[in-house]
Amino acid sequence: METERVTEFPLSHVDLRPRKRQRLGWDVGPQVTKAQVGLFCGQDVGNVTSFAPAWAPSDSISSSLVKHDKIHGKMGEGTFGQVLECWDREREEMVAIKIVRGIKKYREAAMIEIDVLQQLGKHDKGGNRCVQLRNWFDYRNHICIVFEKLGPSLYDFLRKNNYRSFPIDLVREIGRQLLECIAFMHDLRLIHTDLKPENILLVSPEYVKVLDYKGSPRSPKDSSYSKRVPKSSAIKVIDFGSTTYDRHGQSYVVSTRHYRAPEVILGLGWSYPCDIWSVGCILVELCSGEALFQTHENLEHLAMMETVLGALPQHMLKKADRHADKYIRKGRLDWPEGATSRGSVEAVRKLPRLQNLIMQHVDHSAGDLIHLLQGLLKYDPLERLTARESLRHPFFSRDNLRGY
Ligand SMILES: Nc1ncnc2c1ncn2[C@@H]1O[C@H](COP(=O)(O)OP(=O)(O)OP(=O)(O)O)[C@@H](O)[C@H]1O
Repeated sequence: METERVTEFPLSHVDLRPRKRQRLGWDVGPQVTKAQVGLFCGQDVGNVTSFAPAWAPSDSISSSLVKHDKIHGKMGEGTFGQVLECWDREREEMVAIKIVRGIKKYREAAMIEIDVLQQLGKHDKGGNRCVQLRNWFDYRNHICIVFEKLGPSLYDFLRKNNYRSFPIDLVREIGRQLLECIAFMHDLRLIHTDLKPENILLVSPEYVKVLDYKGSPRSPKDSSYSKRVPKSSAIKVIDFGSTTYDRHGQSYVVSTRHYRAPEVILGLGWSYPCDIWSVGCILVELCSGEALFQTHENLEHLAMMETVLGALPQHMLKKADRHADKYIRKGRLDWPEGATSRGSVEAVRKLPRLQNLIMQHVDHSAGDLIHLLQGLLKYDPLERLTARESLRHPFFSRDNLRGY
């Protein structure tokens, strides 16, 4: 589920770049199947109160989870509710339970997520790279979704690593798995619509520390010349609360800002290619350690795209919907005239071209990667590579495989 900035939950840390972006309007997802009441695998709680969701009522879910499983800790939280790490006694494994707030729109999104996860599970022929649904139940108006337990998100890993980049061979492996997952989803006519490093989880939390002479210390606090590298490249995609079936001409706003495709911003209607654009942005971020388009605003976002990728095509600007009037003048972007501040103009001007950005961070196979990214980040969604085409790109070919 793409979330809005959360005020109900205290932030455990203050991040340098806020990640929660406002969603403009609630998405119409696939037909919500009628909720069959799932098996309730109640749980046994060690110290319940310490893990009780901030919004939980006094007869909280946690106390109802006392029966079978043991809550070990909190794994994540968002507007939807919380994700708790629990021991499932029946299966004898750790699981992650997403406990969704008892509010209509979150319940609906949760039901969409369950429906999508069941579809994905049904068609899985082993290793589709989507998180596995173990179970779900509806407890006192709270939908609880039980998942296999995974490791940290790519975003959390980057953050704990002071935003140091991933080695190129790891980026390749992650990119390949991500595209396999998207290809699998697109074959089923499903569009994720919210791909971002927060929604890609490493399967294992294990990492090694390696010397990093290139990455100079990022802050006075971070004086080390070493960085963390995951031991295993295995990843899985999570968060199918915004996933939708392909329908023609969908034009409501999707995706978290940084990963939002130009056709979404311009109101041109979107489909499968919006996922591919997000993959392009994610791969650049893994190589550089930082989000490619760090912005909160449409005009600045489009101007950033032009600096990094070149001019937007005329035919797209001409077709832009009436909301885009504000930032398009005489068939071109109203930039820098329409900028909100000098700082914004400066920030856009300082951005490197895609080629230069990749060359700064990648030592080998930069050429192949740049070529792939140019295909993933094509402005015109009709010209953008599909997930299956991307997987056949030389960047993923044997010659480039150095083994991760
Ligand atoms: N299977 C899992 N294993 C481990 N951690 C998980 C798992 N599922 C979710 N999490 C953690 O919980 C967080 C929130 O989960 P998820 O993204 O599914 O919810 P959401 O409603 O989309 O939240 P958001 O408000 O961030 O969009 C994740 O970023 C991750 O840290």
